Amino acid sequence: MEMPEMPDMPETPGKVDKAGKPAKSAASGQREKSAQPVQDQAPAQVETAVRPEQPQSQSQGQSQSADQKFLAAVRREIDWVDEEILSLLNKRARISKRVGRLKAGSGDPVFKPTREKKLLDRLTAMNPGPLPNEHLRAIYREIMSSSRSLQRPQKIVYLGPEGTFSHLAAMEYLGHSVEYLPKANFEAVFAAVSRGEAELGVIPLENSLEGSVGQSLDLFHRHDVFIQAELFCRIRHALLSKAMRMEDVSVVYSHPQPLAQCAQWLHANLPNAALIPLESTAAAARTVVDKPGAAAVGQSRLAEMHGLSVLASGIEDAPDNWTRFCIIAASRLADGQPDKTSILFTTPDKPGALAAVLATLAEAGINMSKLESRPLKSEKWKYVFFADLECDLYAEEHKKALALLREKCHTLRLLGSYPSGPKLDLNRE
Ligand SMILES: O=C(O)C(=O)C[C@]1(C(=O)O)C=C[C@@H](O)C=C1
Repeated sequence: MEMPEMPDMPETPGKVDKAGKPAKSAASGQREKSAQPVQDQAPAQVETAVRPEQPQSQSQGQSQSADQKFLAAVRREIDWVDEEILSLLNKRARISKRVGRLKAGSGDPVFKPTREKKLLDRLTAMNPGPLPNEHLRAIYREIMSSSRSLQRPQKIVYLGPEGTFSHLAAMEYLGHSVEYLPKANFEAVFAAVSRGEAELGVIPLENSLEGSVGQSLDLFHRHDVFIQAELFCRIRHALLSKAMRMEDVSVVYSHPQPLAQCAQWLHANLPNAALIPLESTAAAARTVVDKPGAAAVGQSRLAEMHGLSVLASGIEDAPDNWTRFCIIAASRLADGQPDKTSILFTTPDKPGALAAVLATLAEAGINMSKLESRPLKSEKWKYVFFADLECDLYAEEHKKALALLREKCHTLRLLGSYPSGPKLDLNRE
């Protein structure tokens, strides 16, 4: 059992009022010892600096200096607010470290996506503005990224090299305070997670235009990993090159999925260019760095990373282009009330076998949002089904349905329950 620590005492749960607010404002309480206040006293009132009236007789020089004084006053207010935020962030960090020590004691995982989703939903619901909810969520994703890594250093594996959509999606969702490790292929991502070399892995599952990433689905069959979270990312593609004009491009490299997602645009705008598939968009960007007549299709941020020009952007054939990614881990999520479950199953080889599985779900009132069959590699013309169910199939209320499913299926593996994912825009600068 953890010993209470005196310096953390103000954060003990006892000191909250009935509404759950700290009895005394943290920021108005003791300041962080390390923080160097810009001024000792808070401005008498914040957000209230009033622009002085400017007499008609004032010269341009006099009115400019009044403006400067006013700006300095407003900036002092910002400085003061920043100190308050700093103090509160450190207070939060200390509490998070305590949660981390409790988790370590009980062997509980650090990453709690259901709790994170609830927290973001609660804050956005009570946000009075003018801070837009999208900004609030982005800020909080970084706060939680720091919080997780303070509890225990986090390693996240993804299909590299740096700058792939998987990498950008992972950073958008899990923030920048964790360590990202690129892997050469999806197999290596799954292996690193199942061996415990990394806490979490990020893999693309399906695209709204191109359908499932078959390789990802197949790997679930071979590796003992679980889905702990999902996220949907808006995908925009750009044409990136060392060449300054499109007329100079004779060959285009990318991953097969982006090449397919931009097929019509490429055909209309670069009808004579050869289209060459590579293992990732980031590898394509690297490849064209020293090939002046070549271009890569990928996310525009790759241009900055590799010193390329963006010859065209938004080149995907349908603008509403989304990819669903999932976060995989070695254990299943046992936290909160997740609202989705993914399963892998095979059916007996007899008439109506699949219908019986579907009827079991229907009778239990469970909605199925995805069903995909994949070849069972060990036996030709046999299939394994991957399904997404809109429920927590581990929950007590579905115990009977789960037992029935086990009866109707030849094999059944639960791939984990997780909260339904947010929609994130990777093109936010
Ligand atoms: O609530 C927890 O379990 C925490 O560890 C706190 C916290 C947070 O910073 O808010 C951190 C990590 C989890 O993924 C969820 C939330």
